Order: sequence, then structure tokens, then C-alpha cells
Amino acid sequence: MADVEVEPVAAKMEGLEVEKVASAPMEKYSQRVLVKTILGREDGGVGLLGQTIIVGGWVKTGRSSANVSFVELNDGSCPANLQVVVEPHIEGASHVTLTGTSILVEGFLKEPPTEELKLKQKVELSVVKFIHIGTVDSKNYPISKTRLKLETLREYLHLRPRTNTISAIARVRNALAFASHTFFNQNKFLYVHTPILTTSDCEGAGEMFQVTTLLNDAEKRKQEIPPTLMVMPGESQPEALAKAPKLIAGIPHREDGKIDYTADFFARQAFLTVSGQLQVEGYACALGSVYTFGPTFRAENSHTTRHLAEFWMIEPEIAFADLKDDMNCAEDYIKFLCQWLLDHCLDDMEFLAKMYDKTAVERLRMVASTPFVRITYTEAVETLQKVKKKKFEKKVEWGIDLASEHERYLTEEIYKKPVIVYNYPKDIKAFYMRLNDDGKTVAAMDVLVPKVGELVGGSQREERLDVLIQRLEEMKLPKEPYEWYLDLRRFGTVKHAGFGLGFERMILFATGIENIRDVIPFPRYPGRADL
Ligand SMILES: NC(=O)C[C@H](N)C(=O)O
Repeated sequence: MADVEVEPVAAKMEGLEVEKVASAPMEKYSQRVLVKTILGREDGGVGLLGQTIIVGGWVKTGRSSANVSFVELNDGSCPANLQVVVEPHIEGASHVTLTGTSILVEGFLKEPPTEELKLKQKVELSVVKFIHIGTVDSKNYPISKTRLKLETLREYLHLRPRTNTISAIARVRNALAFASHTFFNQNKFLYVHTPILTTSDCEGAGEMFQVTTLLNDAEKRKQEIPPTLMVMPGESQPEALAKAPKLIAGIPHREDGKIDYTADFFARQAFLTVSGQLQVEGYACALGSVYTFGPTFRAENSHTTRHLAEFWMIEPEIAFADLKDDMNCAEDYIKFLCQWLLDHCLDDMEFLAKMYDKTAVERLRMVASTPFVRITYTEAVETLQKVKKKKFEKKVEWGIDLASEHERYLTEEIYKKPVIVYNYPKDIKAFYMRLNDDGKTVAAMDVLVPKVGELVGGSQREERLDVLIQRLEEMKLPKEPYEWYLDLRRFGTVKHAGFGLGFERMILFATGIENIRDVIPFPRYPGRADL
């Protein structure tokens, strides 16, 4: 990092000896010093007093009197604002106090004039000159000074990162992504990119979005579309052939002569992935320990505070591992993430805790240091059945899929910490999970956490070819689309296990924010995909 030259004149004006003045590093690829570089220091910036520096950001609030103007500047590097002092003779002084104005400004760091102000911030910036001012049409600027509800901010997805809350969440999100890569790489997992477009329905639940193209260049398509046949789940080759749209000039047409948009991935069907698991299993069964981390999609018409149509998932997959290894990995990973936020993002976490959930930081500490509870599904059901204090909307019986009310009760009321529930009834779980010896349950596990409910879902995978085929049949799933997946069992099969952690749910859990739409930059949910 390049150091900013100490400006002797400014230092002398402040009565400081130039030799004693430390230097604030300028960003390597941006023409400014970050506010965090100054205020994030242990001494609150005192060691930088007297230095002339350039900072740039957006005005949070500003006020002016006849002698002087004050501006609270936020540059996105931390939740704190830098106080900027502007004397009226400085060119541009009258244009910088409106909320939302952008400035790039040169000034020197000085002590605030009163003891009271020093308590708030140990340094302030006295402006020498403005290098850039981006004015704001304040009448129409929707992110005004008054605190807006998170729900209202969703109408301004492009401007909401200017708010303290959304920018803090963005930094927490970035930290969690970095921590995830760090955790898996430290444990020798390889990052594998799985596809977004696929024909495989990993969960077998038919919740996939289909891909279509905008047909506006028929000639181009004519050259690109291979006249291939797509066999759909549940169909034989001749059945598929009979139903296949006719290719007229290379474009699929239905019987009535209209263009068939349903087979619209170059005359085939394709979908947005619901999970990278099946593909990443192929890599685990060659490379050992791998993970994928990317966007996944669910065509569920859910309007809850915990569902999105597009969300990010981290999915590790481990060869030569069973359910216990899987649970150990999930628990260690979640603890690592919590500790990472305490070590790297405490300022943002404290800000969010103050604003939204007083217990958020405490919760991170608790999760990072307390062993998770582990109970079987059968034990979970028995425990819930004994609850007299609360009436659940959905009756608790062996065989039900635990609802969010049950999951939250277990972790918030009974155990008051994360709970791993394992060995679920086979009938409520996906085909790929390994059948237990009891013939009734599968080696599946969910990690349930306070506030959120299910954070992780995973399992040991069925590595026995005959059992897997039998499970597909039982669940009335077609074999053909999964032939490649069965190959992994035909050729050198191996015990393996993995899980998926919902990245946005992890952010909800960590920050205490209520609605999942506020922890992803551009949320997609029923009826909302603009911007
Ligand atoms: N990789 C996983 O185990 C996650 C699982 N496929 C799911 O979507 O829930």
C-alpha cells in the first residue's frame, strides 16, 4: 500500500512534529484513504493527527452556520462516519451539506475542539479543498435523513446500500463468504463450480424454474439448434419422440403450428439449478473433499420471511465420510463463521445488534463456544410431544416433516442453542439419502438454530447401487435422467456425505435481521425480479 506523504505545513499548523506523525495508507486502487483506516485504528486515529489526506464518500448529514459547516461522511468502509469540518471560504462549502452528496476531499486530521466532541470521535477532518462534489436533488432523493423501514427501502434496491443497515449487512455478507472459502480451503476442500443451467432435479420435488429464450433472431437459432431429442423424466425414448416438438426451420413448433416455448433451451428443456449437490458429488467421488458455493433457485410460491426464489448455498461434499463426519463438519463450519464475525466484523455486528437484535453478538459468542445438541428425529418428536405449554398448529406425530414452529421451539425454548436432528423418516426426505438399517429412516441431518429454524440440511448419500435404484422406484422418479448419477455408484462407489447451508439464513441468524429479503442485495421472490 502506498503511504500518503505527510504534509509538513498542515502538521506544523497543528503544532505537531512531522517526524512523529504516522502515515495513513492510501488505497492501492482508489484515490483516497478509507475512513476505516483512520477510525478503525486502536487509537481512533490519534496517531494520524496533522496528516493531510484525501477521503471520499457520501454525506450522511450536514449542517452549517455562518462560521463553519459540519458534514458526517460515510464511505462504506465501516459503520462510523468521519466528521468533516468546512470553513465558509472553501470553494464549494455551500454545496456539501445535503444528505446524499458525494465528495472527494483533501483535508488534514485535527483534534475536535471540545472534550465533549472528542468523546464521540478522536479526530476530525478539516477541509483544505474539494476535489469532487456530486450534488444531490434532495427533494427527490428517497434515502433521506429520517430512518426508513427496511420494507420501504426494498423499493430502492439500487440506493439502499447507502444506508447504515444495508451497508453493514453487505460487509457481514462479504465476511461470511470469505470465511467460508477460508474454512473449506484450510480443511483442504476444493472449490468446484457447478452449473446454473441443468436438467437434473436434485431434490426431485419439481420446484424448478424453466429456461426460455427470447425468439427474435430465427436465422441465428436455425444454425444453433441441434435437432436432438430430450427425454423427460418418466418418459421412454419413443414416447418422447412422439411428443417432441417439430422442428420447423430449426425452431421447435407444437402441433397447432405455434412455436413451442416449453422446450426452449435449443430444442431441449433446461432449468435453473435447485442445488449443486448431485454434480459436486461427481467431483467428491474423484477429488475427495469439495464444495460448491453459488446461486440456487426454487420455484416455490413462498411469501415467508425465510424463503427466496434465488438464494445462495454452500454445499460441501466429502468422500469416505459418514453422517457423523458430516455433522462434525457442519458444526465446526458454523462455529468458524460465528467466530470470524466476532474477530473481523465486530463494529458492524455491534451496530446491527444495537439497531435490531440486542442479543446478536452474545449469540455469536454462545454458538462459537457451545457444543450443539444432537438428537434423532424420533427423540425430537417425543420431546415435542411432551410439550404442554404450547399448542402447535401442526400436530406432532412420527412421520411428519417438522414445521418451522417445531424447529424453532426445539432450539429457542427447549435447548436454547443449535440442535442437530438426524435420522429422519425416509418418506419425507430425498431419494439420494442413505437408507438406515431400520429400513424406515435415512441418514439425514438438519441443523436448526434459534431465530431461523433450519440452517443446514444434509445427509450421508446412498452409495449402494441397488438400494439407490430401489429408492428411485419407490419415489416414482424416472431412472433415465439419473443414469449419470447412478454411474457414480457403478464405477468405484464410495461412502460419502455432504450438506447445504443456506447463506442468507446464516446472515439472518448472525445479524438478527428479520426478513431474508434484506440480507441479499437484490432479492427475488414471487412477483419481484426487477433491477
Ligand atoms: N448439498 C446438500 O446436501 C443440500 C441439499 N441438496 C438441499 O438442497 O437441501
